[in-house]
Amino acid sequence: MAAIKQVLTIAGSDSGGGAGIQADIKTFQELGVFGTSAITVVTAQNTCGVHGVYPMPVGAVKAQIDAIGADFAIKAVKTGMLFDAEIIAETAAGIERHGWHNLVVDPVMIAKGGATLLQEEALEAMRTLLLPLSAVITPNIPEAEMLSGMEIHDAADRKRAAEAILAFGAKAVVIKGGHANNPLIAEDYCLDQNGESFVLRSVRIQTQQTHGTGCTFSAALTAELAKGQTLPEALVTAKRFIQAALTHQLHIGAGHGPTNHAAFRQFTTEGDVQFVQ
Ligand SMILES: Nc1ncnc2c1ncn2[C@@H]1O[C@H](COP(=O)(O)OP(=O)(O)O)[C@@H](O)[C@H]1O
Ligand SMILES: Cc1ncc(COP(=O)(O)O)c(N)n1
Repeated sequence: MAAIKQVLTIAGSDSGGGAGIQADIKTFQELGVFGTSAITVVTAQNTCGVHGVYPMPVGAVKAQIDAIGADFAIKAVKTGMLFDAEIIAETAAGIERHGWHNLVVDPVMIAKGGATLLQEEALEAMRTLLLPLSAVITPNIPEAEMLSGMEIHDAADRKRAAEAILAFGAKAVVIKGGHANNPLIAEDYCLDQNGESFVLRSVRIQTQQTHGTGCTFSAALTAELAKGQTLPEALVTAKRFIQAALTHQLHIGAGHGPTNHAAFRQFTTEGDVQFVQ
């Protein structure tokens, strides 16, 4: 029997279980890949907000990455909350040292409640150290604005920002549309180094339960790349996964509740996502 595909997430722990490492591992499990983790930061967090941020010593980040590298056949890696320039540098060095491909960078910067998840001076480290290694980077609109240094108001701005982000060396960029102000549609835009672009479109779900949408989406993308899917195929599955997770809500906590990671397995998602060239 062929071995189960193994993947790694290098990210922060969310005690509330809806985002970060916890969302990644649940998503990996749902999509049939074996998840491993290197924890960069421990957050004390629930659906109402971030109560504390406790970065790991960089030596602990390196030790986790090397323990995984010494024993597992990692087919894809994702990064989430990396918090500071030192952790970014250690993460990038580890990925290079182990020769890992299929790197999905989710450039986590600010929590839904407004807490800072990436220090401002770390932005340059992300641009110069991590983006050149990435197969795809998945910023939301505010993150794409920070990385590109441009404001995004319409589709033309979005394309220009994507081009600016690709110039840092990422092979492809997906600008996610969760923060756009279209009340009916949630649309993600993908542009790659060859100039190929497409949009993934779904109905916008009217809900407060959006904690961890970005983490879950990028974890699903990582799982599908590990299974050998092409980037467009993997993105369609990731978008269908998050659409199901947002549609079939769990109603947990008093604030921005977590999405339902099990929904993709339980409910049909056929026709939920349009691929628009
Ligand atoms: N209300 C919503 N309805 C449908 N899809 C959504 C909604 N909010 C976010 N998404 C989708 O969830 C994924 C994560 O997007 P986004 O919320 O922009 O990221 P982040 O969590 O990093 O801020 C994207 O695929 C986006 O289209
Ligand atoms: C540890 C950790 N990592 C990431 C996020 C971002 O969450 P979201 O996906 O909702 O932007 C978070 N709130 N906590």
